[in-house]
Amino acid sequence: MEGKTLGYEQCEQAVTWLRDHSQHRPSVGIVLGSGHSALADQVIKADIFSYADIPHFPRSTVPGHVGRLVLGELGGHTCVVMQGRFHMYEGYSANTVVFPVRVMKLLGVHTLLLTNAAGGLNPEYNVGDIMLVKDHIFLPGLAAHGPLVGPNDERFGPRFPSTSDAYDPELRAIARAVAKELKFGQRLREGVYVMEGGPAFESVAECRMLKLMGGDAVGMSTVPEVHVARHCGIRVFAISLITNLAVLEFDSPQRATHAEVLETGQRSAANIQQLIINLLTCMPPPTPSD
Ligand SMILES: O=P(O)(O)O[C@H]1O[C@H](CO)[C@@H](O)[C@H]1O
Ligand code: HPA
Repeated sequence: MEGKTLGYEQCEQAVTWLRDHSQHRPSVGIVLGSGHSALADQVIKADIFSYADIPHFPRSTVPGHVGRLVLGELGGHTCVVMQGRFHMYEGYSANTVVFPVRVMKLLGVHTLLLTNAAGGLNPEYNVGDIMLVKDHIFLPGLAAHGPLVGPNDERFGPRFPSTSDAYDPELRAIARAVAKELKFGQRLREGVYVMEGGPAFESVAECRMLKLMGGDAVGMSTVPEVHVARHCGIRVFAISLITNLAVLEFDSPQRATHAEVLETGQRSAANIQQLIINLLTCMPPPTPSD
């Protein structure tokens, strides 16, 4: 496990560097998961930075995660877009995984839109469905392997934040209306995302357990970012693209693969992009009190 703690001062240094290198002052953050990188190509007046050039930023190591931060205009908002995220299974501590979200906070971001790829646990789900995340089960977090473990920095938020209100109901309602306009029909779902540590895909018995627990989709990311975003008062919206179906039968020949995850991501890119851009367009413009 990589061990350097990235705190408030390191966030400030990254923010100073970004403000020196870009005129954009983002109020919306976007995190693009496996296979979703192309959304960043829609950003207008884009300033594009490799993670390698930004002070203290980790490096992306997972195929499908380009490793660039894009600042510019999207859907009428000034946005900062992560073209690729960090995962604990890459060997990064939870603290490192969430560093960019804290940087976003200090940049002035008040709303965070997260995307991920996930395996469908709910038997009604199909590959290509888009699930609005209404809640989560944070398996590493329940065992104190989350980003808020350790000394609490009150400049970010309180020691004991609530997570029962993590996923903003108003943004989900706007997304439902947008999906209706886009005629997504049954492809639009709303459910519970389970985060497991990875990098191995789940066994059949594990998939069965996660489904029994109340999970609708399973992945290896997102919830650490949600925890720190809510900790520092950022409004959160998250979607999972169902890229594959969890294997729920012991004698099934089906296997999850990252190649399938990326393929589904490419096939569904247009839908994800339309949903996010239209959501941004309908989102109330930022106000000083947000
Ligand atoms: O959650 P994102 O980053 O979208 O990626 C998902 O896809 C990868 C597995 O194929 C894992 O990283 C899983 O978390
Ligand atoms: N399991 C865990 N993570 C994933 C999956 C899955 O089936 N699909 C995409 N990310």
